Amino acid sequence: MDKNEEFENSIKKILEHVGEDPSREGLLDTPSRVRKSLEFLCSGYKEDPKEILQKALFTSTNDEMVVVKDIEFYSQCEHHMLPIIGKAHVAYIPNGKVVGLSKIPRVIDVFARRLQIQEQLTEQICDALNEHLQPKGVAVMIDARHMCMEMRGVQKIRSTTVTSALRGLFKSNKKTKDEFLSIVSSSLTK
Ligand SMILES: Nc1nc2c(ncn2[C@@H]2O[C@H](COP(=O)(O)OP(=O)(O)OP(=O)(O)O)[C@@H](O)[C@H]2O)c(=O)[nH]1
Ligand SMILES: [Zn+2]
Repeated sequence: MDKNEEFENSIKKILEHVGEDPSREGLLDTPSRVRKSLEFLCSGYKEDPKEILQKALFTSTNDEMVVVKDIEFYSQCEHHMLPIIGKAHVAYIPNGKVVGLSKIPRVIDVFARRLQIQEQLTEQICDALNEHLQPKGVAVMIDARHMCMEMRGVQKIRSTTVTSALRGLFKSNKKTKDEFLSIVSSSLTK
């Protein structure tokens, strides 16, 4: 049995466990669709943020805060494998180098397309930018909805969770941190 077949057989078993008949017409292709869908949603394990960031580093004398905000993402919680739907806001202060803007959402997706908890997702994005861009500071804020808290469990619909990670000047300098917070606060879910 090859890996895909093994994967799809596990999905068939899950269908049986939830009370379905995997041999009924509407479900015949479901194991293969679920496999491909999960492979996409978890494709971040095969990606390296260093490779993404190092492809697009440009020399710049600008040393003012760069903010990319309202970056939408989808992830899945590692406890229930249910969607986490949110927005990330990222800021950094260049230190001789800036990064291609599109690479920031790409790095977010590398970590979002893994099984996650929001706090770690926030840390991992922040640490990757800090390590490979070596800025004077970096800040990440994430505002997200957890379907495991809405569709099941405590069932608190539209509750949101806000997390942040701060490095360098964003941590040590209150003015820098406040500037970041004032720029992103208008984007937080009301
Ligand atoms: N800190 C954190 N917790 C999360 C995240 N996503 C889901 N959780 C929580 O993980 C916890 C898992 O708790 P358990 O008691 O083991 O699981 P459970 O019985 O399904 O919990 P309930 O959701 O309360 O029904 C729950 O409180 C979830 O709300 C996340 O990104 N960060
Ligand atoms: Zn969960």
